[in-house]
Amino acid sequence: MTFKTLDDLEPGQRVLVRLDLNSPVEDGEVQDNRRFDRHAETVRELAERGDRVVLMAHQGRPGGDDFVSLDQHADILAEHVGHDVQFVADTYGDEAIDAIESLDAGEILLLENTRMCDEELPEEAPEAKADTEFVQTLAPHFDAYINDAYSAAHRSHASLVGFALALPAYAGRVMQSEYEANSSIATREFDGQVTMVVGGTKATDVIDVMNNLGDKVDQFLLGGIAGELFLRAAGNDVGFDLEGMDFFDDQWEANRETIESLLDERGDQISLAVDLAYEDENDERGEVAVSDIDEKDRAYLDVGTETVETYDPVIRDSEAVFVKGALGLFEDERFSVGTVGVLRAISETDCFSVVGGGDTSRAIEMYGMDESDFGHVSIAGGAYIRALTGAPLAGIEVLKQD
Ligand SMILES: Nc1ncnc2c1ncn2[C@@H]1O[C@H](COP(=O)(O)OP(=O)(O)O)[C@@H](O)[C@H]1O
Ligand SMILES: O=C(OP(=O)(O)O)[C@H](O)COP(=O)(O)O
Repeated sequence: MTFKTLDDLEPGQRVLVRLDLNSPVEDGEVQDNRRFDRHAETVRELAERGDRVVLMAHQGRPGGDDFVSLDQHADILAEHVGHDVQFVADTYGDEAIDAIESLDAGEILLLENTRMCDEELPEEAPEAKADTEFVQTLAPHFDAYINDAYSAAHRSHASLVGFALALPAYAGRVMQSEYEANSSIATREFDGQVTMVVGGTKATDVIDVMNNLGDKVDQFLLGGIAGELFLRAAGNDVGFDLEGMDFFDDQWEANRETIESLLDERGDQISLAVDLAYEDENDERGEVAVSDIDEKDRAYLDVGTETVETYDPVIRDSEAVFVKGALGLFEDERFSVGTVGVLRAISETDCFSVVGGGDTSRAIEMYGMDESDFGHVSIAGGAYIRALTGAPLAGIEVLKQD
């Protein structure tokens, strides 16, 4: 581990902690999710050892419907921590400073959405962020800065990189565990086969990962939108948008050359679906062999049963399995066969496994699997993708500095 952790920090400090509580917001209501549960462990540890704990986090982006105050986040977090979390509707003004200075040992305070402070965005070099009034005003009130926001660490924003230069900086528990698991494909040598399950809707992201990881991954098992694009490149009449869809055509144009060269150069490492599932005229799941598709006239919403049967032994023979993206529209049970099939196979073997992506990891609880049967279930999306390819994350690079 190349950064300092909470083990290196004496208890009883005034700590400024960056979390990532960015959550789905439905009709103005912040939805509870894994991020609260995970960060609660770091927050509880700090409070229990007698630190004065001040938390920063962001929610949404300015202008978006989910760009809301963090008052609800404080209540949700408090439930997970099992301890009161105070909230102040200010980022670094007098109200915030008063609240910070009034904290007793073991108390927890959440500041307002960092993105409500003009200097938080845009992305700039850490030195420029450290020079902002936001950082310069808050930093003197603390002994240490702790970054636990692994899933936002790819952003060079003030609360993620600026404070690390202004204060002694440490990684929180979430930062530590996410970093270790998500970087392992780039940093670790596995004795046996390394497999990556690739699916979901963000085909451009996952194709980029495949392009970068060809030497590290032995087998890619494809599904979802990326899977259909690869089937198209392999000469099948699928992988384009029907009326009312916008999954395929833009991503095809953007990735066509990469897909073709991947198939050309690494075809034997890439497994494609042999059958696909769709909604039939009775609203039931229908399946068709890819070789029988002459013309795409319906949406394909999952890989077929035979495909799962060919992917299953590959997973069971693997030393490590990384998942990025679902193999189908698993939120609809009829189209959950591919995603649940591969996740269940992973959970039943003792391979090292990492499941990433906010949407895909939801399938674990939705279909009654136990999170403890997976090596690591990441709470990161964009940061996970970057870590898989070995790309540095701005918020982690600054923690590595002395
Ligand atoms: N064939 C498909 N058609 C429509 N949606 C799909 C299909 N395959 C996968 N999905 C969707 O992909 C989503 C996950 O993809 P994505 O957002 O890229 O991954 P994550 O958020 O897990 O990183 C799931 O919500 C699933 O419904
Ligand atoms: O939720 C987040 O990213 P993710 O959707 O890639 O997991 C992070 O909080 C970063 O948010 P941003 O993409 O608005 O900078």
